[in-house]
Amino acid sequence: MTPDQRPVDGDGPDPHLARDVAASLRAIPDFPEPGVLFKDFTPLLLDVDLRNRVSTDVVRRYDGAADLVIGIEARGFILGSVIADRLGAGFVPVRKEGKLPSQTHSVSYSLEYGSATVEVHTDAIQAGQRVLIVDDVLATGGTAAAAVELVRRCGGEVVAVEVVLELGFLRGRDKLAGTRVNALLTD
Ligand SMILES: O=P(O)(O)OC[C@H]1O[C@H](OP(=O)(O)OP(=O)(O)O)[C@H](O)[C@@H]1O
Ligand SMILES: Nc1ncnc2[nH]cnc12
Repeated sequence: MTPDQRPVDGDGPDPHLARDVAASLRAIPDFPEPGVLFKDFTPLLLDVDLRNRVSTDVVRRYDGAADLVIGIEARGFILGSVIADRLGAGFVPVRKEGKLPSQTHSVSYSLEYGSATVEVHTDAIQAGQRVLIVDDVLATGGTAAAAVELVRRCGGEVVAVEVVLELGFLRGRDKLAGTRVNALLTD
C-alpha cells in the first residue's frame, strides 16, 4: 500500500514519525546570519514516504475540521498545499509584503533573523470559515502570530497552527496564547 492509500481514520498515530522527521532535518550553522542554527527541511521533501507520513499525520487530526488551509510563504506553501488537497480544503497563500495583487490585510512582525510583513487577500477568507495554519518551523512565533491576526481580521476562526518543527527555546507559543499549536517535533 502506498502512503497515499493509507486510510486516514482509524489508522492510529505514527509512532516513529517524530524520530524519522528528526533524522531527516539538517542543521546549518550561521545561516542566514551568524548565531542562527538553521533547520533545513528540504531533505524531508525529497523523501516521498516521509513527506506523505507527515501530511497523513496532520490530516488525521483535522479531517472535516477545516474549510481552508493557510500556507505561509515560502516554506509553508509546500506542505500547506499538500495538506489542503488531502483535507479537501481551499488553500490560502499568506505572502510577504507586496506580492499579492488584490486588496490585502497586512501585519508586521519580527522573527529570529530580522523582521517582515505578511499579507492575505481580504476576500480569501469568509466570516466564520475554519482555518488551519501550516508552516515548517515555529521559532519566535512572530510569523504564526501574524497569520493568526490576518485570519481574525478577515473574520475567520483559527482551528490550529501546525508546524513540523518547534524551536522550544524561542518560546513561540507565548505569542500564540489561546490558539491550538501542534508541532510534530520539538527541539
Ligand atoms: O517563528 P518565527 O520566528 O516567526 O520564524 C518562523 C518562520 O521563519 C521561516 O520563514 P522565513 O521568514 O525565513 O521565510 P521562508 O519560508 O521564505 O524561508 C519559517 O518558514 C517560518 O515561517
Ligand atoms: N532556526 C531556524 N531554522 C529554520 N527556519 C527558521 N525560521 C526561523 N528560525 C529558523
